[in-house]
Amino acid sequence: MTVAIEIKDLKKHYGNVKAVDGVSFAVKEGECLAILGPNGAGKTTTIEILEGLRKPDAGEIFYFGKRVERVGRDIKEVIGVQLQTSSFMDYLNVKETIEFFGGLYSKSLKPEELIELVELQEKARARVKNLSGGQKQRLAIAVALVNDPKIVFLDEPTTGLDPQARRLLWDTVLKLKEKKKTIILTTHYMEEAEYLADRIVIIDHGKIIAEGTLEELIKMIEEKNVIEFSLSDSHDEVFSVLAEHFTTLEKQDGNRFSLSTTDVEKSLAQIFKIVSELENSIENVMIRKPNLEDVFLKLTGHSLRD
Ligand SMILES: Nc1ncnc2c1ncn2[C@@H]1O[C@H](COP(=O)(O)OP(=O)(O)OP(=O)(O)O)[C@@H](O)[C@H]1O
Repeated sequence: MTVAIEIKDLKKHYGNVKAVDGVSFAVKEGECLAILGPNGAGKTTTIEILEGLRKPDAGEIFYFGKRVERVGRDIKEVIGVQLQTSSFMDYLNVKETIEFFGGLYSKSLKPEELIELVELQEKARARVKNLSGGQKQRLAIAVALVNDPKIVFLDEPTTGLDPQARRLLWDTVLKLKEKKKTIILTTHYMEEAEYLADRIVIIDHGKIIAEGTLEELIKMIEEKNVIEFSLSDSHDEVFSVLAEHFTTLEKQDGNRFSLSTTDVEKSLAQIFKIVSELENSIENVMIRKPNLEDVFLKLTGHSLRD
């Protein structure tokens, strides 16, 4: 299968900040690659270099096997970039916005076709300023597709959207996958990477810390299951006692905790014993398979959400 994009040892530093610090990966044609990492990990810098919006300090970029010194007009004809919605003109309507951006290319798709793809038919005549956050993001995807690109870049497409709007946008991305577009998507939502990506690159402090399919990444953590539970009462003492027994114990939001274990039954029995001895009680116990958040935590020692 053809490699659509490859980068080798890409670097971009801002003073002391190593925004991108030796990143290498390849994306095959038709593949959806997610770059997953917390805020400030270097996701936007990486893809803006690929889009030709920033110049790297070092490294090589290949498009369809050919090394490119500068991401110029020829490359820009075959890539689609989801613009930040703040780049739109509020007084134009949805159809006019797509027409405007289509005019910037030598060939462009029909606005109606794109409006249908992102399911904005009922909003075709609505001004951009009157769209919801999710509708604006879907318009941004329509704009990214206006030149019928082979490769589409989506930079945190669902940040700030409510769960329903996020789902609708995911449906749009699935349609792009059906159309065999090559997609590079950045996100700090593990569910998004899990749901949409064929392969995931996990990035932290400008470096790739893991890469693979969801299955391959999950296999990297040997612990078989994660136990999550809440305590009914104040928990400082219980936390320190439990932490002595379970090195993987993590505090989550409020009084919720998680730990990973290879022996669920034994660990549960121990947890219940310790907690009841300290005259506390356990609520809302959940046993689940490990997810990307657990992989990230294991590899970096901190949470994706920090
Ligand atoms: N133009 C710039 N000047 C100085 N520092 C910058 C610049 N652009 C990015 N940085 C820094 O580089 C690091 C990586 O930023 P980047 O925006 O690529 O991260 P990100 O993973 O996309 O995060 P976010 O999810 O917050 O957008 C951050 O520490 C950021 O402050």
